[in-house]
Amino acid sequence: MKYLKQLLLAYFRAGLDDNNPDETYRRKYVVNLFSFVGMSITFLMATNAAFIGNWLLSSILYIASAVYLIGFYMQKKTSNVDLSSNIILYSLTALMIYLIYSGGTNNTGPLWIFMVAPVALFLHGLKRGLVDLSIFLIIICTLLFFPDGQLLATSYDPDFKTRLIYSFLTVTFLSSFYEYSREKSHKSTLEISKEFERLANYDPLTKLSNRRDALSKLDYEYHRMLRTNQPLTVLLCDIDHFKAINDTHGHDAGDQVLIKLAELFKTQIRAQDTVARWGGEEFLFILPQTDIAHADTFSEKIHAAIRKCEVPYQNQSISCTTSIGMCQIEENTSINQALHRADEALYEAKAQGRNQTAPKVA
Ligand SMILES: Nc1nc2c(ncn2[C@@H]2O[C@H](COP(=O)(O)OP(=O)(O)OP(=O)(O)O)[C@@H](O)[C@H]2O)c(=O)[nH]1
Repeated sequence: MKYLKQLLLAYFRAGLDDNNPDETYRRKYVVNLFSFVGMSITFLMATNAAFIGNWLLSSILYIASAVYLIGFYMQKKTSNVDLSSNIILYSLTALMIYLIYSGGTNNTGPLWIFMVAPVALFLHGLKRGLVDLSIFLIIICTLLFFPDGQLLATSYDPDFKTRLIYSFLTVTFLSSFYEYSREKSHKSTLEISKEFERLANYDPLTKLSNRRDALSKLDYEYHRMLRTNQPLTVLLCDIDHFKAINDTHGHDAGDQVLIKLAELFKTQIRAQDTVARWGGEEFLFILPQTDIAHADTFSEKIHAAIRKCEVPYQNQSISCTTSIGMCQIEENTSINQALHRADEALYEAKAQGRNQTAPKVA
């Protein structure tokens, strides 16, 4: 029993990546589930048809059962969920069309068509699923209602045919409603999780990356530097006498200065660089493919831009300067050591009179 349970679990979870439970993950799960259900049911029906001597039906059902297994294996081996879902859905629709045409065992074949609605919608989503179902409906209505049943190998009571279509439409409507609600709630869950991610990684005042996001970007660049041997430099930039700006003009004015500088910094960096709010009135620049000499040139560009920058606040104009500490990260320097050295260099720049960068690069 335990072995059977493990076998079933392994079947349903084949090809699934637990670290990425997205929409593809769900579709793969549905492919595994439907291939298992389809394969088992058609296998039982095929064996039943063989017992009563309906060899044609039995062979078709055994083939259908094998096709569901192939659909499952394609998903497991190639991870191509589109191909597997097409194999499963279209072989199921073809089988249902045959069951309507032939009547299956004792004319009960059409009763299986209700499966098509949830399978089409779960595998192909609302829009494409409804297109598939409309085509299926047109085909079966043509078969069922063609004058004198000329397209059928069996005959059905007229009431049975109309009720079959009505009940199929009802199941389609209910399954569509379910799929619509599921897609809607999936979309809003995605939006909420994106918003949480944004809030967790961005500073609300300056809209820059926060310390947490900066650290993860720095970690990424650090490993890229180790792999490519390209230089990587970090800069810690602190607004000079920021407390005086707050004390003289008020906290809101201080906030405006931070916002304006963040905007200015964003215009000065290259696409691959990062500027983040490291804390309070401190910013961190991460400059990949940049050695300390080029970082020094960059810092001079920042000093010059800030000197020119005036922050308008209540008919006044606030200007400021910054001090910058740099550190080029070497192979044997850890991220923490590099940040500590940049912090020490910043302290040095402050001690030497502010509005400058340390260490001095000749
Ligand atoms: N308006 C505003 N002020 C902030 C914010 N975060 C930190 N501060 C202020 O930044 C000031 C930092 O002051 P200090 O650490 O003394 O540094 P400083 O006045 O810039 O002096 P030096 O760094 O030595 O040039 C403090 O008054 C903090 O309250 C913020 O988000 N908004």
